[in-house]
Amino acid sequence: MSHSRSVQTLYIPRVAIIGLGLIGCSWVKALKKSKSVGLVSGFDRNIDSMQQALQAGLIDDYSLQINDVVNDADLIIISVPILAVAEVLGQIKSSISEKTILTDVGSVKGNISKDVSKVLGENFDRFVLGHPIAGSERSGVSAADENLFKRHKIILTPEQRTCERALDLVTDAWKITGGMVELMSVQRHDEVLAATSHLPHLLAYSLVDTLANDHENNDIFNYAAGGFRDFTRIASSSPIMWRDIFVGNKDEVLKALDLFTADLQQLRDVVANEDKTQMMGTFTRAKAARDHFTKILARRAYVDSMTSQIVNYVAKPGGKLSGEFRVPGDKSISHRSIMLGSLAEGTTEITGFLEGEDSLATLQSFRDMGVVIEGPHRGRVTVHGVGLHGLKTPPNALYLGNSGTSMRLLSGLMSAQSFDVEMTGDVSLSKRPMDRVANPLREMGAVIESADKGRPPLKIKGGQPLKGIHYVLPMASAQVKSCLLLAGLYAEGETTVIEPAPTRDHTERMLKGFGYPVDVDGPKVTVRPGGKLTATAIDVPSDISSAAFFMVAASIAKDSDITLQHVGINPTRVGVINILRQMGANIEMLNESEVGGEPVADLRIRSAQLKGIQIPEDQVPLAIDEFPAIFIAAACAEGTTVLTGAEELRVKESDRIQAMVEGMQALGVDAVGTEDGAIINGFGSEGSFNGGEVDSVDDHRIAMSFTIASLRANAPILIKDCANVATSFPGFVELASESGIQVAVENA
Ligand SMILES: O=C(O)C1=C[C@@H](OP(=O)(O)O)[C@@H](O)[C@H](O)C1
Ligand SMILES: C=C(OP(=O)(O)O)C(=O)O
Repeated sequence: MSHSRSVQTLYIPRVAIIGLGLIGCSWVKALKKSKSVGLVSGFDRNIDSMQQALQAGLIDDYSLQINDVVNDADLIIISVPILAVAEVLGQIKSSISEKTILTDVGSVKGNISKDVSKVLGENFDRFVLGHPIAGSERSGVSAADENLFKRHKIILTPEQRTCERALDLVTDAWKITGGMVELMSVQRHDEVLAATSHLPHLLAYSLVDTLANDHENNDIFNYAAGGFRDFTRIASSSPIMWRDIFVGNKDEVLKALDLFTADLQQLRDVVANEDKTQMMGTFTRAKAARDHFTKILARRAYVDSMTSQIVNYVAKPGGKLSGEFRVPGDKSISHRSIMLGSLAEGTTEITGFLEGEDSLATLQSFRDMGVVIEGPHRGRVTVHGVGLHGLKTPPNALYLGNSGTSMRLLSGLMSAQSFDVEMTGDVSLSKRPMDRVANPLREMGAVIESADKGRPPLKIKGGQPLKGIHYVLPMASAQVKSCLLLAGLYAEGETTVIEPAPTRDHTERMLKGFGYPVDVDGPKVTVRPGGKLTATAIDVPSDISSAAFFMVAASIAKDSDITLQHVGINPTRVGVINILRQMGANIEMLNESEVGGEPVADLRIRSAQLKGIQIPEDQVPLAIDEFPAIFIAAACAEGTTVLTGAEELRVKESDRIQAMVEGMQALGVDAVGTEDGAIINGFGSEGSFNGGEVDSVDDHRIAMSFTIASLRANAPILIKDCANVATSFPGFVELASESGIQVAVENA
């Protein structure tokens, strides 16, 4: 939980600081710099530190008598080693007045809470337990740095007894430093910090001590390189401080240490047995987690719209496209390659894998279920399949980010496993309907709990026998079809799905590619249990859904001529080509071939004057993700374009009808939304979009669509909230810029 009070004009007349170490001194330095404090009095057991702090201007006075310092203070900051807090409280107790608020900065909260109760009383309501997650192996007055807390988390652990006035003051005093205040319970704080901070310090001390004591290893420090340096930097931290932390948080530290010791013992066995697959399992899982953490630190991670950085695009008007290039791998095929590769027997090599957040969420889920997956590295992924019955219980809920495909396809698979699973997602995914998969799965015997109105999170109970189903899909959805087929691999008897209109058939094709029999008979697809998947090689073609933005861009921007290489042109995906061609687009298919059961071609697109059309309804499921881009084409067309039968657009990452119509209206286009589509009156060859601001509503395809609109705009377009483009099209801005679209990222 974050604490979102805004800092008003903070002024604290008298501050007392007890313990002149790095953290306390850095805090008062920041407070002084911002002129939020009057007089700062300091106390330390070491007189040199007090003199040094006075000279440095960090404190205005000091005393050898601790009570002189705290007398009449509005805020007392206790910044001493954890086990010294009780003694300090005992000494200053009689000088604490009614107005005085106290806080501390220690790395353990439980034992300080107990000290406060013991010394100041159970009901003392003006002590705010705090812990800034910042620091360095350097210590003392001279290391004080007013920027130490900038963009760092500051955890406050208020208790029931803590009064609001105290919490507000301490919160504001931290916010002044540029720190980000978060609230947490005492227990949770101690548990989390035991794992993320206390255990690594213990290990660093222990490793250096072991190596330093090893006489065989005398040369260790002479030859120690980056690994030793990086791993052991924190062994230079203050021994007293850390001694106290391990005593203060003993129980939680021991829990974390026991867990680690058991895992380390296991890893020892793995090394002793030269078990290369298990080694790759541990190392690739750890690498993925560390890389993700690096991205979080650099604020480049797309976690969800609440926590990731706000990214806006600014697209300048005009430009034309040229060149020959390749857009990233197909998202639908990338998801399925991980799923089927994991369930196969043997090792599946994937090339062209989409390194977007959606397909990475699927990849991470299978890692969480014990599958060893190497990569991705430049689109290469190696999946060490565990067979249809080899998945293991994941340690936590599977987090599927923004990805509807992951959650819906996994629902089918998870319903048939022996273990319980919970699946969660970001804000957008948490609003999307899951009943469409949960209901037919329940008919098959699955036990699934969802949140209100069938929304995520989904809790799926393990160990439920499934029976086959004969299911007529109420909507044209490849996700629902695929979900049921995957469940059908485990269900007793036949599972048949009948679709109302053709939808993407990657699941059927890929199952066959892995040697699993699938009967396709017109709109009817049937699978039976008892087969097995055999590992294979998968070459993922470029995603036609990503290519669509460039198809429209090159069509609407005068004098453009581009070639998009190796694009998947599966007949169940080519709606966008059919629709654009019907509107007059000049799209040529070159070098047609087939890779791993999927047809591909290079697409050459040259500018053309488009005309409005009534979009044939049979093309709608074949172009379902491309409508945001097609809407931009329609706005540039001569005449009216009418879309019907596309109500599914309202339940994608956003309500795409509303988002596109509102955005186009904001840019001066004559467009209206209807229940199941839109009517767009194109401005034709002489017209243009106005410049202005549009909201992508955190939907990747809306963001990219308005980016290409700039090619035909008369002023810049600011597109808000575009971080989500990373879900399907990493590197979009770079590729768009190279091709001639004048777009740049602006971090808000
Ligand atoms: O099966 C798939 O990979 C997908 C199917 C489509 O969803 P629906 O099945 O909901 O139409 C599509 O919109 C989505 O981007 C990917
Ligand atoms: C609808 C989409 O994806 P998903 O359903 O997997 O979130 C999409 O990528 O446009």
